Amino acid sequence: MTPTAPALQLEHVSKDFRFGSLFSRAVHHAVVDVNLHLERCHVLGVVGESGSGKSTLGRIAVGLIPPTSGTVTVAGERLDNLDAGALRRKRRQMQMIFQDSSSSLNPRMTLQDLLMEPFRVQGLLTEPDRRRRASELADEVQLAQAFLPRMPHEFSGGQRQRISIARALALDPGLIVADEPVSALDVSVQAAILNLLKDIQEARDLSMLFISHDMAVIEFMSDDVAVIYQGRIVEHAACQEVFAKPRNDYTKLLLTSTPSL
Ligand SMILES: Nc1ncnc2c1ncn2[C@@H]1O[C@H](COP(=O)(O)OP(=O)(O)OP(=O)(O)O)[C@@H](O)[C@H]1O
Repeated sequence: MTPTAPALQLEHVSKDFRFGSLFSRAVHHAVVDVNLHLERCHVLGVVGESGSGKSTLGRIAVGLIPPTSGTVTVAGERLDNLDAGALRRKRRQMQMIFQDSSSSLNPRMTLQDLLMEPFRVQGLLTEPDRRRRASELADEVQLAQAFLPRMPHEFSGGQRQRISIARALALDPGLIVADEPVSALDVSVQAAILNLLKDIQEARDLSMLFISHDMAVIEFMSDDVAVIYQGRIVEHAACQEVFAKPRNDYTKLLLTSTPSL
């Protein structure tokens, strides 16, 4: 690992999805020749309409799916150069936060168990230390200690998203990919979760790829912005620049058509 290397670098990354039988083949080019650069401790917003390839890009960035071509380098290490064991270890440093958090929470586990689970799965820490870390993580995402014995169904959507954020933070990742983390929430709750994510990103010096279709959300969260259209990056610059002086017609369209938070 190189200490000065960017948190994430995508070079000429493409992803094709293939459909059909042997006799009728079709290919969908979901991501096309993407180059992205995320500086350490920065937030890179990725914005585009539904189906533009944002989630595919996020999954490629954390090594959940391989690109069809191109390279992904995380903190100086190319993911395609890692063997299965090294990739598993590397994945601890790269966590994803999804839109629909409730589906990933085991309905039969208490909040305490949900927050201890990442350490148990990895065989890290003793039970008392796992309990202590669970309680610290609850504090960090502003969930009361009194909630620790509660089950997922006893929490609101916003609180469940806080649980997912805490679980993503448990193993101290350096890189977070947040894929539409507030899209499923009421507008009143969205702002609170965005503020929390921003505070945590700053306090932990996290590098974050922040995916959203909402320009207002992107503007609030990001240092830099990449605009994706039909799988291609059409604009990639500092956030202020993109919002003050958009160059691409599609970016201009997004800016005029997205309602503010
Ligand atoms: N596993 C898959 N198999 C086939 N096609 C896929 C697969 N995953 C994504 N796609 C297709 O690739 C394109 C990009 O999808 P992706 O989910 O990355 O877009 P997105 O910008 O995140 O959209 P949304 O915000 O609606 O999730 C879409 O046309 C989608 O149908």
